[in-house]
Amino acid sequence: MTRTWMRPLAWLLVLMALALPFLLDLNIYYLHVLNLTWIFAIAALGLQVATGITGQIVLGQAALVGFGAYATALFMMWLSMPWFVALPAAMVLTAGVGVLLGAVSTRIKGHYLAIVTLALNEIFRMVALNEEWLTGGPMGMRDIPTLNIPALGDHLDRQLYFPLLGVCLAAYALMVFFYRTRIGRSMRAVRDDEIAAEAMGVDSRRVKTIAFVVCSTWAALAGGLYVLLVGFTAPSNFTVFESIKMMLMVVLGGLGSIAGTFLGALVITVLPEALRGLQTYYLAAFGIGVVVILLVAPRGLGVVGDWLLGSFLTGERKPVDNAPATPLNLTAAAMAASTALTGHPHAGPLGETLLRVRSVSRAFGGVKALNDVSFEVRRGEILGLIGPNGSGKSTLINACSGTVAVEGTIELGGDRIDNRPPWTIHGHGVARIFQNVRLWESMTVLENVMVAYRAPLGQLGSREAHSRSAAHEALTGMGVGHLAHRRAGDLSFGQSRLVEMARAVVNKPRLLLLDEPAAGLRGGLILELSQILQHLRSQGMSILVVEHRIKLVMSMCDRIVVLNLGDKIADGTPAQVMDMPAVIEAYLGERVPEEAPQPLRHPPVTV
Ligand SMILES: Nc1ncnc2c1ncn2[C@@H]1O[C@H](COP(=O)(O)OP(=O)(O)OP(=O)(O)O)[C@@H](O)[C@H]1O
Repeated sequence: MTRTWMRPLAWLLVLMALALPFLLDLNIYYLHVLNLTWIFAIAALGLQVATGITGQIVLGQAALVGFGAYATALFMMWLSMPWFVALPAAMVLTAGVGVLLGAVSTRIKGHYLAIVTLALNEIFRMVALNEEWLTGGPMGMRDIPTLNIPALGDHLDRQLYFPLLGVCLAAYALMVFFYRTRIGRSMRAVRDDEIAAEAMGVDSRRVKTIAFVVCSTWAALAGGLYVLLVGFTAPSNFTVFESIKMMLMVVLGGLGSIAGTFLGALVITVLPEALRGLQTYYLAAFGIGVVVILLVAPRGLGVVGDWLLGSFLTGERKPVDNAPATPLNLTAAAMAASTALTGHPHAGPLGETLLRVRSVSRAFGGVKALNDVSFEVRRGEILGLIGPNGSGKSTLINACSGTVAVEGTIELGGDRIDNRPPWTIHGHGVARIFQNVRLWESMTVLENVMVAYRAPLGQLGSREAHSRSAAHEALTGMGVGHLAHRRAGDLSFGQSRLVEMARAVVNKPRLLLLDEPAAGLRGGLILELSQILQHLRSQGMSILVVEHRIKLVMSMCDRIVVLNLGDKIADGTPAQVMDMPAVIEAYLGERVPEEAPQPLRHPPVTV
């Protein structure tokens, strides 16, 4: 339990510790090392955004820093630009490299992308070494005007101590702000589970491009500041070894931790200097020191850093609740849904066709997962999709949500949505839950739901407030409002399912796609889940549900479509379908006794 005064006190101590080297008139060499620390902490932060926060491994950050350094120097030397024009111009130019990397990342993923970024180091080195007319070759560029501020001291490193520290802290503060807004949440969602992020409306291509642009812009800022501090730039300053050092800052700081990156940069830059007394063995001692830190704090120094940032990171006053999971009460959820999930924009004639699937086929190699399947989902109905294992149900759900490409056409309210990106389909009003729960586990429950919400255009502050209240409302509607500040990875299976449902309905979709929503839930809970679905239907939402529990399907579905080996073999009311010999033979085995529909326990809401 953190006492309220501890965090402000810790901040005071940190700020004092940062000011101390200057106030104590520390040796110029050490001030230089610290100035380099602030500069590389900025570059490492850019890397943290791409790698730790968005999950795109970048092994060429030093090349981007070098690009920024050379660009700043060239603008100053060749075009006689003052530094305050040259530096932003270099940042814009390097951001262009980030856009290119973003484009590459949509085609090349994971380790392959890491190798591509590793190659950046070599490309940079070859150009810097061989294009002497531009870069000065192996000797680099010298006599670049440095940034002198005589009023702040007699030596350059003393003069620039506070300005560099200030820029560094401002870069970090800006990133904390981004982290807790929509773009930061989307980056984390892409990192945790890209497919789920896309299905919930996150344009992963855009998000990754933004991450690479931030990564390279911050690198260029660091490169430009480096030039202004040392007055020269050479290929040997920006080698692959420097890239690995920056990656080490990120890992030691804790993947995804902003404040941890600062601490990581501090340790990686200062520790070798502090160990220099060990002479030949100082690098070995440094390596052992890093290993010890990671053994003691496997999640990196971010444990300390994130504690320091506290509610700045989440934008929530309330601390993350680490209490153990409580038993699920779906009856309460079903009742709460009747009040909290009102007002769906589903006005329009119930019963008209909403989703039209026409002649849809999909083959995986020689396996025909879907073969010329056609059916419709009407407004305000629950359509059950059943069939034996491997009959193509999930493939169909994936096709309707944009995760799988198909032949044929899929229309929603008259608009073609087949083979469109998942985020575009989400924008048309389609949301889904997955066969296996796919929450973004490192994020809080509230953040999970906020990612999926599209706030109306307006000012940033009001959009955030709007998203927050919509997410709270959806969670309350599913009876899990009390879990809002819990980390999603700490929930029980049933709780995760309800949070996933809240995430799916927060944007008030026209069509809800559910892939085995009752899988993993106990008997009583399944009945309550069916109450929630029936309630959503009563609000005019259309639901396409894949389910193996036949009694559940019979009791809550208005119509049923049956697939077998990719073919549609039946389409009709539960009573009609269950009597069909083809369905009994392919799936049921025997005739299923008719189930009386479960009445809603609360009055339906009119739309
Ligand atoms: N990505 C894929 N690559 C290769 N084959 C696939 C892929 N996805 C599905 N299949 C194949 O397509 C067929 C239909 O699979 P699908 O998952 O859609 O069936 P399902 O009816 O949802 O099954 P279950 O009830 O077991 O979830 C299966 O034979 C499956 O092996």
